[in-house]
Amino acid sequence: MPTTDLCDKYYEEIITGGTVRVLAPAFQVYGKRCSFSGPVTTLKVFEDNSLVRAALEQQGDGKVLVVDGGGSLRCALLGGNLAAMASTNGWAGILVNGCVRDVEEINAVDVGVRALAPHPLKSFKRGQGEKDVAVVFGGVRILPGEWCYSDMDGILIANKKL
Ligand SMILES: O=C([O-])CC(=O)C(=O)O
Repeated sequence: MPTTDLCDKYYEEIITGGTVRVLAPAFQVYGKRCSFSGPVTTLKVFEDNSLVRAALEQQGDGKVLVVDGGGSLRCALLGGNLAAMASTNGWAGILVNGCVRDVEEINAVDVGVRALAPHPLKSFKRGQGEKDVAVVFGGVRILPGEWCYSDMDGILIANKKL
């Protein structure tokens, strides 16, 4: 169901600030899959994408990888190789509170990607960050196991499958 229809259906939940939340419209659309949804796995990193690679190397099983990169606009946390790996391993999408690179390559891959902006510089590879933690960005708190719904109109987070 489109995010607009979900917003109409769950209007009360959204305006009371509860179980269904709408992210601020700050995310660009990348990847061939314009609409995607799935249960969330979270990462909290800062200018280091080691954990992003480690996660996308695993089977995605239709999940959405939510990467809180602290909103850094100083390097990219995902590029064409990792996007291709995500698609091969069955991830539905990747939501990045940070930047991506190789946009033309990402746009040719059958996966959904949302991120703040393109950036040509790669990130550090120091192995730092946290996995499966609550993250807060786009005005919304996101917990592992919640559901993400994303299309050309926006991004929703819900505490259950809608
Ligand atoms: O490892 C990186 O920095 C990301 C990258 O360039 C890619 O996925 O192609």
